[in-house]
Amino acid sequence: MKKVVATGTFDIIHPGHIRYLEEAKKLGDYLIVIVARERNVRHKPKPVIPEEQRLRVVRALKPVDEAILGDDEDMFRPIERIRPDVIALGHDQHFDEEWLRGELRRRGIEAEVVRIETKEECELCSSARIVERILTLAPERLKQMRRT
Ligand SMILES: Cc1cc2nc3c(=O)[nH]c(=O)nc-3n(C[C@H](O)[C@H](O)[C@H](O)COP(=O)(O)O)c2cc1C
Ligand SMILES: Nc1ncnc2c1ncn2[C@@H]1O[C@H](COP(=O)(O)OP(=O)(O)OP(=O)(O)O)[C@@H](O)[C@H]1O
Repeated sequence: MKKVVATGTFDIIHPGHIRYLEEAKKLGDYLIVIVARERNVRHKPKPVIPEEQRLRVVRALKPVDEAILGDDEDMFRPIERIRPDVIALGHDQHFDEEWLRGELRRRGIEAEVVRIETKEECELCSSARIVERILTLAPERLKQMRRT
């Protein structure tokens, strides 16, 4: 059985996430998703949704066979336990593939690193853009809610 690992924050789920996970699943037979811990999301604003809730939603998505919360401190700890055949990086994930391959080699993990170049193009195919949209609509929505 070929095990594939996919990773991400998955704050507010959108079709871009679904596309990434579908493409990742095609690389093997069993898809395990590592959901980023809140304290490790430092490269962008903190997620809106708590980590346990993000995990629960990701776990329910069709391409996903298993989902776990990542390690709090060492991103290689879950990988050492899972021993995946493939690690699928999303089109915009900030990890350098050569660095990642080197770190895996150093730890004796023989996973192939594959960059999924496919990008789902839609207006709200980004958690950050969904948050921006909500904030833009918020003043009008609040007025409406107070009227009803
Ligand atoms: C191979 C690999 C393993 C990872 N393991 C963890 C982990 O154990 N804990 C964690 O908080 N984040 C982990 N991450 C990072 C996140 O899941 C996520 O990919 C990263 O924060 C980039 O987030 P974004 O794609 O949502 O912007 C891992 C990433 C990779 C590529
Ligand atoms: N539109 C998209 N098309 C394909 N893959 C995507 C798309 N959006 C996100 N992904 C992939 O989904 C995984 C998780 O992404 P992440 O949780 O950072 O979502 P995001 O919507 O890009 O977040 P944000 O907009 O807040 O940066 C990453 O591997 C990322 O490359």
